[in-house]
Amino acid sequence: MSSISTGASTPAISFQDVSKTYVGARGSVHALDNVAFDIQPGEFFGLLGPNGAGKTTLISILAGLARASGGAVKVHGHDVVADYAAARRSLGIVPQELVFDPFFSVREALRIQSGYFGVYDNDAWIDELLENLGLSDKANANMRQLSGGMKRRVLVAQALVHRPPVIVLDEPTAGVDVELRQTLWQFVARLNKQGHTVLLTTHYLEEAEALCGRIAMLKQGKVVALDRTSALLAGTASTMMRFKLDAVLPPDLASKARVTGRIVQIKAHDAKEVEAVLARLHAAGCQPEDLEIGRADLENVFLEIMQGESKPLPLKVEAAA
Ligand SMILES: Nc1ncnc2c1ncn2[C@@H]1O[C@H](COP(=O)(O)OP(=O)(O)OP(=O)(O)O)[C@@H](O)[C@H]1O
Repeated sequence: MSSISTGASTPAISFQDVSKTYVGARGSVHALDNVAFDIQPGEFFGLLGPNGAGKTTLISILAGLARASGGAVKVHGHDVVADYAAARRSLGIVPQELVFDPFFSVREALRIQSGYFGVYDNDAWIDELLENLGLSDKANANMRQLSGGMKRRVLVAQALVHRPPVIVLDEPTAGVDVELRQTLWQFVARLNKQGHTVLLTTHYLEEAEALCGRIAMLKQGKVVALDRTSALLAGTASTMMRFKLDAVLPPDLASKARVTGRIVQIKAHDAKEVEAVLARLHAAGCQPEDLEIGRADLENVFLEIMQGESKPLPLKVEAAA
């Protein structure tokens, strides 16, 4: 696509020391603190962070919906404030919230959005979008008549209708069913292969691990990790024990474990530590079921970084006699 070839040296997105302070009646909130990184054309980039980390603020500034208090953001070299129209034309943004105009049919809504960006006679691409997003039979349906999942598909189509080189997805799979998630990821992955840059924020870390080549993690408005996904995973060099347990963990293990319902995860760096944990469980009368030993996943890495552990915590477990 011609719009994507803007030169290899210009980043697709450049965040340059971006800060944002919200000033309100009850004081000010420093939502972003000197965020600085570039996303290169063709990357599939993940922006992760807990609630309130600043992800949506950063994307709102990128989209021109909020003003940075300091720094600059450029999209293919276009400043999002000084050169708003050109920057915005390069972006296809799928918002977190379901916003739509109830008076139009799906096809009308897409034609209007296309015209907004100055792209006319776009029905061939609109048909392709409808087909790829499983919306062909809804083309003439009124937006009011669509289910929440269908409306979300229309939002994706609207974001892509002017063939933007950069696609921004702000938690696109929050609360959507498995079928839409798969449809969406297949389609977005295909667009990425064709050269589109993708910036994704999500709380589904297994999606980020599977899709993103590089990831930035935000914590309280600061970038606390930025690396290739494989390097982030390799950096922990941790092995995780996972098992199911009906009993209560002894406190010394509980303090090191992540417990989700019956599922317990504990870091163990080598066979000796695995043996020590098993011996401790045995001594406490706990019977672990379905024991698995595997590498740490992105969720483990994320939690470690967010908890601010600089080094893996060693397990201090005495083997039972
Ligand atoms: N309009 C606003 N006015 C005042 N404070 C705001 C505003 N928008 C966001 N904030 C604050 O800025 C910080 C960052 O919020 P933001 O929504 O960017 O985080 P987030 O990482 O997108 O969170 P989530 O994962 O919950 O969507 C939070 O402390 C939030 O309360």
